[in-house]
Amino acid sequence: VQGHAGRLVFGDLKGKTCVCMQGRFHMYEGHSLCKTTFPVRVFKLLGVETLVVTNAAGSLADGLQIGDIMIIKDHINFPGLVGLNPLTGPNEDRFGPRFPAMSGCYHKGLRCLAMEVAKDLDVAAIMQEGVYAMVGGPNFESIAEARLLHRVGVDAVGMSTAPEVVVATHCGMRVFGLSLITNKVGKSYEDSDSVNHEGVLEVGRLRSDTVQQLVTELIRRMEINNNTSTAV
Ligand SMILES: O=P(O)(O)O[C@@H]1C[C@H](O)[C@@H](CO)O1
Ligand code: HPA
Repeated sequence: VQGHAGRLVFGDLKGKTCVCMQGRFHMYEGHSLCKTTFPVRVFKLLGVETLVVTNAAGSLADGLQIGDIMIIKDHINFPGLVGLNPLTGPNEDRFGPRFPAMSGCYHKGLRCLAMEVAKDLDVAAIMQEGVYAMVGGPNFESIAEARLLHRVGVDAVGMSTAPEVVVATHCGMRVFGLSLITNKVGKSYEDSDSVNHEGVLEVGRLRSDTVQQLVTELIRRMEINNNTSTAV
């Protein structure tokens, strides 16, 4: 998508072998879910053990402000709930089981470690845990949709991430996720502010150093088995 570099970068980060996707495929660009999640399966075959996902998201929770960083504790995969799931079709048994569990798919130990890292980097004040929801996009939410999402317990909404996490969990990877809050999602008919992609990218640029420091330090402190790597 415009504004994403679209590069795969391989390297060593603080002594850990990593592969980094600078950008991703989105369902709203017309890609199949099989294609949007294809890199995750490639990573699995490369020996990746841990997937770190980041995204831009709009906040529905009153306590999440623009520029805050939400550690994803769980997700609602709206496309998945209506059958748009990357695992649809014959199961690939060599990757994982037909009916994978999704409870606990955002690794608790890594979430706790991230909060410790945030405290040590003095950014804990802008970090909290919450529930991310994926919607199909590409339009941003109407007021009535925003109210619906808020009522069902969504803290932040975006247009990606859940399919990649489903595929990573299916094949037994550990997952850690962060949402950068780039805008507030209007829930009142009196609100005049409206969100746009340029604003989303701008907040991304403003917080990119902080997100980079958090992820780098998290990876440095992460326990891993020998001969495995991390995908970001
Ligand atoms: O790829 P992510 O989910 O981080 O990007 C979000 C969703 C849309 O692609 C875009 C909207 O501005 O930001
Ligand atoms: N809604 C959906 N996706 C988003 C938003 C939003 O408000 N902000 C960034 N990605």
